[in-house]
Amino acid sequence: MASNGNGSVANGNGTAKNGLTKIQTQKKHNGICHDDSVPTVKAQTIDELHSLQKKRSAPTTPVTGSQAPFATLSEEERHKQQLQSISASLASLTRETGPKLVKGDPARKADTQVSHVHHHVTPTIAVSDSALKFTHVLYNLSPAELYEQAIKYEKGSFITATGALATLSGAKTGRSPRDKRVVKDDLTENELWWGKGSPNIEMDEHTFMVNRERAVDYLNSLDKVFVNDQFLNWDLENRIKVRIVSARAYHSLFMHNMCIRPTPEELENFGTPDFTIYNAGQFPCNRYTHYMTSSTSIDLNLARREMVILGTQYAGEMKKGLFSVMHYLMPKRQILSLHSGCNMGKNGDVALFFGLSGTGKTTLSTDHNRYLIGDDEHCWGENGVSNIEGGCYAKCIDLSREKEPDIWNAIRFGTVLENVVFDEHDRDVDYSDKSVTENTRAAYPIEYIPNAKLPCVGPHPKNVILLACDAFGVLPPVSKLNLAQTMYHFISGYTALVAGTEDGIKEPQATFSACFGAAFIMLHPTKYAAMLAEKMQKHGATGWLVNTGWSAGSYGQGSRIKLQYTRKIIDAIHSGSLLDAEYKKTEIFGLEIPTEVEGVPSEILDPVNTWSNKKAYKETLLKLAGLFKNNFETFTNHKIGKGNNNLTEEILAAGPIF
Ligand SMILES: Nc1ncnc2c1ncn2[C@@H]1O[C@H](COP(=O)(O)OP(=O)(O)O)[C@@H](O)[C@H]1O
Ligand SMILES: C=C(OP(=O)(O)O)C(=O)O
Ligand SMILES: [Ca+2]
Ligand SMILES: [Mn+2]
Repeated sequence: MASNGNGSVANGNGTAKNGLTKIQTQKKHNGICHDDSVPTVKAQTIDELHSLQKKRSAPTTPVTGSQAPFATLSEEERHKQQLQSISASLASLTRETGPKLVKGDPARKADTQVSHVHHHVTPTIAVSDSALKFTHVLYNLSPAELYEQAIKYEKGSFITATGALATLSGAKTGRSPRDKRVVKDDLTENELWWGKGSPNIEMDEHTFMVNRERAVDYLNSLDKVFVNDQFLNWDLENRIKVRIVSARAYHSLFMHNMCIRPTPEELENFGTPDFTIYNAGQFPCNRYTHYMTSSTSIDLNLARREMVILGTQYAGEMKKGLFSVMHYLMPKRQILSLHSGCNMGKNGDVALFFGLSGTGKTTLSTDHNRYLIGDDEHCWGENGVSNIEGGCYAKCIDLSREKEPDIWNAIRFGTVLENVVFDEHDRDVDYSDKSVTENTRAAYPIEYIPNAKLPCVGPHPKNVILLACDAFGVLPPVSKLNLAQTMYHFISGYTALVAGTEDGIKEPQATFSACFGAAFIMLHPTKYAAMLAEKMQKHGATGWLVNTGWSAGSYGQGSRIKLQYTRKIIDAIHSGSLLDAEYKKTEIFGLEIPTEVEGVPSEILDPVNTWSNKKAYKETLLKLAGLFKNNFETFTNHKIGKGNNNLTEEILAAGPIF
């Protein structure tokens, strides 16, 4: 008999000395003493016991007769087709055919008994050792399974106090726009925007294939790869099927959160993807390869509908890479792709929030009083707007529960937290810590925001808000724009980088990024601008310029406009009250600014009031105006839209005059 916690010993059949009920022992069978009264488990071994833990998932919707083609296939047949499709994706194009694939975790012995498929896409040229090994495919794993994979196998992966998966993206903690290349072929040479200001740095088809083979070889050399089959675009008629092949559970969970998650039935019907990403981010590109200027290369081939990632593990590269693809595919269908957040009021009024990184798209579209349609990538078509994605990607630096409660609460089980710092023991995240990077991020499914609009579609926008984080502190907190001004500022795409983020930057640096997303657009900016003008005109949308940056002096002297004030300004735009306010015109930029906004101190509405040194204000204003003018020169020879040239002239006249 063992002693209990109090040191008292229960006697055989009697009452414990300290008054606890007596311990019941079973009757003896064959002289063996059983220590419990319930029947023993059915399992004969520990492995069998563990296998009892897991039961098969049931389909979420009943499979109905002949309408569902997959219903006629046996489960085995479906799995075989899936593996064949993945095998074709991973096939080396220079040697043997598709790799030998098995489904499941190599750590689980039973999985390896599943027979492989050998998919014939090209004739066998030569057989190498790589043809002899198996690559395990971890196909559309659930967040729980991906957590286990990440924690077991990826250094730097931890569960935070609120249940998020904290992970590291490695040496790259942001995008690498200078390493993004696009294959220039007969078609894209004429279709895409090339040259000065364009994000499309050219590469040839052959170099793409060299990098593709490098990525595929790397992925096939691993014991296992993750495969995500998902959708983009909530507009069902313009939905794109994407496949992401990656080496890290982190990447798979990120895309699980960011793309639209198929139902089990949609997945069984998935077929061939429209676009495939090969993410071999841990593996560098080869500097001896033509065009390669660093060990990072993000390569887009529109003809092959493929993207290859080498030398960067920053997950945002995948989502923004697919966004580029949408910026090519959608305008071909007369649908405008937008680098904007989007939300909708209770009365169905939709607002778009355009802006460069860090200007407030995610923060301001996530509004407790409105339905969130999406935080970053949308389409505007015949029937209204649709989100391209199924998740949000919020900046976390200095995140606070009070100021951004919905984002705060979305950081829980299932959410990927990139590059944050947390307490070693209690795993509380310190959102103010920039030790790894200033660009800390959270990626979560959109339904983690309580008032997400599902499906993520809405009617035509009523307000088009252009966000600029002006670190010079001279743009007004809000201005109402006419159509020509909206186009001028949309094409300019102004925001500012602040001192301190990069060595050597002593004063704010203006960045102009056409369409508030030059890094992602594929066609000339005027193509998108013309579509935006046409849609805004047709649906009577109002344009606004909102400065979420500095006030009362430039960065260093002034301070960032309080989020609370920006929210009040946005509220007044949504409610329609700002449309009816009293306005006055600013000098130089000619912006219409309201004299009053509810909940905002009136004196800050005209930035000149907030600067104590009026001379410095004027100089800074002129300086920024000069930068705008300089930047716009690239566009002066471009016509906006078809037919009449009036809009073009109006747009040119809508910039600063000095
Ligand atoms: N006045 C303001 N308006 C909007 N965001 C602000 C403001 N002041 C501070 N911020 C902070 O700036 C950041 C905006 O980032 P985010 O919304 O993720 O930008 P984007 O989605 O456009 O990349 C957030 O961290 C937010 O808390
Ligand atoms: C992920 C990004 O988007 P944003 O900063 O606009 O949220 C990015 O630009 O890398
Ligand atoms: Ca961005
Ligand atoms: Mn964002």
